[in-house]
Amino acid sequence: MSSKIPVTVLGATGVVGQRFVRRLADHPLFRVEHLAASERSAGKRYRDACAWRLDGEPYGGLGDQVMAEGTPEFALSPVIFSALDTAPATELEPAFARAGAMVFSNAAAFRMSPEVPLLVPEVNADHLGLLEVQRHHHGWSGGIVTNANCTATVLVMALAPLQEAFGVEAVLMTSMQAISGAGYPGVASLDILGNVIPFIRNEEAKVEEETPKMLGRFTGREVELAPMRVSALCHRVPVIEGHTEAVSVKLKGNPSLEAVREAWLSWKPEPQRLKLFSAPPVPVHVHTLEDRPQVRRDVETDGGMSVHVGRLRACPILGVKFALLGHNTERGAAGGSILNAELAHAKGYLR
Ligand SMILES: NC(=O)C1=CN([C@@H]2O[C@H](COP(=O)(O)OP(=O)(O)OC[C@H]3O[C@@H](n4cnc5c(N)ncnc54)[C@H](OP(=O)(O)O)[C@@H]3O)[C@@H](O)[C@H]2O)C=CC1
Ligand SMILES: N[C@@H](CC(=O)OP(=O)(O)O)C(=O)O
Repeated sequence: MSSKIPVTVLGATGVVGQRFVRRLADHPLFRVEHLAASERSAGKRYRDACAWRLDGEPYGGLGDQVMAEGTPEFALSPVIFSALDTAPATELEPAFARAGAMVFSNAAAFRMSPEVPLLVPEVNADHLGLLEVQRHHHGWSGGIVTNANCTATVLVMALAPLQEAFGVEAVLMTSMQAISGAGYPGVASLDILGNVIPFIRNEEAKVEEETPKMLGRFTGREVELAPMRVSALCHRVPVIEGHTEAVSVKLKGNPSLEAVREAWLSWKPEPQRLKLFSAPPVPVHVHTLEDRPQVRRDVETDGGMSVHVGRLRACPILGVKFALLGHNTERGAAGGSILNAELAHAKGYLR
């Protein structure tokens, strides 16, 4: 009998759900108990319900598993990895938490709820303490932990070392975002090939509100938003995986570029100290070649779990500017959620 923790992948047929399944296929801590999605998929074998779109072993070796309907009645496990769309997540994630499960969600539904940790383990591991507040508030034995919008996740990975070392006052971020961020089939090829689309619904607002929450201070009862100004300009570009961001930042005390570089290089946050299974050995790769980071060359490093900074230089307006790259469906989605669960396990929140 396996001593691994049984988990449900909710939304297992989707783009993010498939990445969960692939990552969980050989995970040392978790084993997939239920594959669940909508009632359209329930009762079908995974291989029949899901059009597999990733490299590697199709269906994570679970092609013959019969899918469950994504409700606590049919798909309850101690841990739920949710890759649901926001609408079903709004109803189903609290139902699982109420039934005693720890839900690790990718959906936007509860990210800004004051009692829900918006977690990137390298950035705000202590925010997990909000679970106590949440359980008390709702009377749940389980709970909900969310990861952030993928663009905001990549951004805070680069900003957190600077916030810790100096304090961040203002950020101006222009994104060039991969098509996979729009799910499958995403943006029609006739719209995106040879094109740049300067609009992604709700994306700029999400980056602007989620970033100060993630970089905020946990008081023991609540998260105080970090007092910083954030402006985001988001664009869809014809790239398959990987969000690139052009970032200008105003730091307290106007540190030198060398001090900024050193803050990234010396950053060793909690998941790396704890050697969590999905934590990349180096969370922020600092590139020195003048034409890096690049999506095609860098985004798959460390299974897409690290981020890349480069082209660090002086900004005449805000002080410092740099290029940033991260994997939207791994660090920004499935891999990020699994790392959240590994941290929760290390901190004693999983039974
Ligand atoms: N793509 C990305 O880069 C990122 C996505 N996210 C978030 O992750 C979530 C999933 O995204 P993505 O994989 O792209 O979405 P998809 O549309 O590819 O997949 C959605 C999944 O939800 C299931 N589903 C839909 N309705 C219900 C329901 N009523 N009950 C149970 N299951 C249901 C679908 O099942 P069925 O096949 O049966 O219809 C499917 O498995 C979204 O909230 C998204 O915002 C977060 C970060 C990045
Ligand atoms: N909106 C992001 C992906 C995404 O799903 O974001 P969110 O999890 O905030 O809905 C993109 O298009 O690249």
